[in-house]
Amino acid sequence: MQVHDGNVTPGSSGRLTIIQRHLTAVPLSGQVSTANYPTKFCYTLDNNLLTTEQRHFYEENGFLVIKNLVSSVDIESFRKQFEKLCKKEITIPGLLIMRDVAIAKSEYVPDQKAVTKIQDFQEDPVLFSYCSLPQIVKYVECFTGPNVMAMHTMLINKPPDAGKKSSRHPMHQDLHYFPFRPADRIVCAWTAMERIDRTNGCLVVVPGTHKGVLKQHDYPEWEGGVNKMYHGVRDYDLSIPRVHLVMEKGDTVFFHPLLIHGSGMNRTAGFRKAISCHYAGADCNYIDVKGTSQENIEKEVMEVAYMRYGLSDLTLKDVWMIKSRIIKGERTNL
Ligand SMILES: CC(C)CC(=O)SCCNC(=O)CCNC(=O)[C@H](O)C(C)(C)COP(=O)(O)OP(=O)(O)OC[C@H]1O[C@@H](n2cnc3c(N)ncnc32)[C@H](O)[C@@H]1OP(=O)(O)O
Ligand SMILES: Nc1ncnc2c1ncn2[C@@H]1O[C@H](COP(=O)(O)OP(=O)(O)OP(=O)(O)O)[C@@H](O)[C@H]1O
Ligand SMILES: O=C(O)CCC(=O)C(=O)O
Ligand SMILES: [Fe+2]
Ligand SMILES: [Mg+2]
Repeated sequence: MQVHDGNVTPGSSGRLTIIQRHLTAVPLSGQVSTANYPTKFCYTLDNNLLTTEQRHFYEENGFLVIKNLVSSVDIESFRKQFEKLCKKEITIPGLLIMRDVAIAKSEYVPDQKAVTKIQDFQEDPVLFSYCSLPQIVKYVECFTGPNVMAMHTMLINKPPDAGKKSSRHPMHQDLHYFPFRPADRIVCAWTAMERIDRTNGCLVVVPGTHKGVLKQHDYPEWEGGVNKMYHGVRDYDLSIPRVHLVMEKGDTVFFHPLLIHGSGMNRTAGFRKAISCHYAGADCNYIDVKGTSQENIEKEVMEVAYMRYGLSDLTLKDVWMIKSRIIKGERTNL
């Protein structure tokens, strides 16, 4: 079975065996590790969409790839809108345009060549339509439940590496950035806007790490510089096997916020594009990150928020409440 493809098809008897084990809830010791066949689902909710195999795959691995989920027509509209935003033909309130650290201090070029990522496009009707695509939201509900909030939006435009490897994204857990819980009701949808493989810096994941805890994150000690807020897991263990997710245009990966992941450098001359949204169940709760490993990112986010909004009495919760949007159901807590 291909670990990088969520659409796994076990042998003809595989499905029956899994269902039987699930129903009888009897651990079959000595044959197959029961860890492969949990009798209780923790990371997915009961739903009519995911196959039993897909549920087991996500439960075990912390991610699920669905092929060809977003149409080329939609992707081209996101690409055109992105270009307009980079050229400043349109401005959108709240939108953050970020340049790569390697060119951030060079002369400003009003073009996509200078942009590594845009964030917080919740006020852009074209890009935000990605977050409401019914075929995406239908999968999202399997993880968040019926009250769906879009918490964080990004279009990542990984630039050709300028020779300093700064186009890499260090290995991290997205939960480091999020002051809300429970983690199991949060999911990221990340769609490849073109073919993405190791040459242009695909997503790299460490399967199963969603079962662990949130780790301490810091800036990695990279000689060529690191992008602002690109924290990585401290003392990341390079010996744990990683899986490279090679994806075609429109393929979408759903992944858990504790899954350790990153992305490699872009060795091509093109700008590698992906669009993503982090969703959470609206019934999640904000937490206070004071005294936790997340204090360092809170400090940075609040410094940037002060620059952006000019308000000194904002809290981290306020920042998240301002940019999040209800997608479906009722906005309860978040
Ligand atoms: C799950 C998810 C949340 C994971 C993630 O998304 S991780 C990444 C999160 N990233 C962010 O939230 C975005 C952080 N970026 C920003 O807030 C902005 O792009 C800023 C870094 C503040 C730059 O804002 P901008 O309006 O472009 O302002 P300026 O061009 O005047 O630059 C201000 C100072 O920042 C520096 N800068 C700009 N871009 C970068 C960069 N990519 N990496 C490191 N430093 C950078 C720039 O050199 C300038 O510094 P000084 O010249 O003042 O020393
Ligand atoms: N020496 C390292 N220490 C910590 N993290 C690393 C190291 N090398 C790579 N990584 C991380 O692993 C991910 C992939 O990085 P990298 O650029 O090496 O690409 P790759 O996918 O490993 O491709 P290849 O090894 O084929 O060049 C990125 O998140 C990167 O930050
Ligand atoms: O390189 C990518 O597209 C992934 C970025 C990522 O993991 C993030 O911004 O949290
Ligand atoms: Fe991430
Ligand atoms: Mg490598």
